[in-house]
Amino acid sequence: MNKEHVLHNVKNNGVVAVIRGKDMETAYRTAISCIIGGIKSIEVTFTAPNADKIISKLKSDYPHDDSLAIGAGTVLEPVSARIAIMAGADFIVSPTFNKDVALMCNLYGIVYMPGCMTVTEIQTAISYGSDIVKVFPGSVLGMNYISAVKAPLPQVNIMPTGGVSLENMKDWFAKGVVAVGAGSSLTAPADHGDFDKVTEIARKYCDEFTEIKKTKK
Ligand SMILES: O=C(O)C(=O)C[C@H](O)[C@H](O)COP(=O)(O)O
Repeated sequence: MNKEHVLHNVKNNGVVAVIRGKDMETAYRTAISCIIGGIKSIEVTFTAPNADKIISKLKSDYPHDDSLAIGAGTVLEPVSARIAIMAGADFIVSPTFNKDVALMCNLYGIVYMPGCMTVTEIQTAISYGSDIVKVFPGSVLGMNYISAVKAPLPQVNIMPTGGVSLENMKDWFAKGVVAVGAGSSLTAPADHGDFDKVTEIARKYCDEFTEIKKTKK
């Protein structure tokens, strides 16, 4: 899937599910539960054991679904980025910005969404070709941070992550973000094996994003 298509999918899907999981099986089942619930952007974090294998498996489970975007999260350095790209990752996410990861992603034409906390970091990320900047931790920076940054940098595409919930998702979009990253508010029931609940919450996230899209029109 080319970079433009991945970017389109991430924006069109609205919600990126951040998948951790204590073991490979839990992380994989959590990802599948989100997909069944309709969430089509999946970030498998590199804190999950065998994250690259989970990415490959998800890619081979859905070979013909070109609305899915399967990426890697918590990619801190270029070795992990290359491993994720070789596993088939459509995008790379990180809690930090790393210029070598940016260069690796540029080399292979992969979307890089680095975590940025300051306006200087955001400027650096854009300069290194990041098409979407992950504002992290969203809960610490707050929603007003988005509109404040977009005043001098209206061209920046922002995806807040950290503290996003079903309840506050529409407020983030009202501030002009292009997508949100949702972790614990979506996947916490998987920690005690309740994957059906993850699917139920995923459906609610998708319904909420459908409503948000209607109000944007
Ligand atoms: O490491 C990464 O790449 C991340 O995405 C960082 C965090 O895991 C998310 O910010 C999840 O935060 P919550 O939604 O508050 O659970």
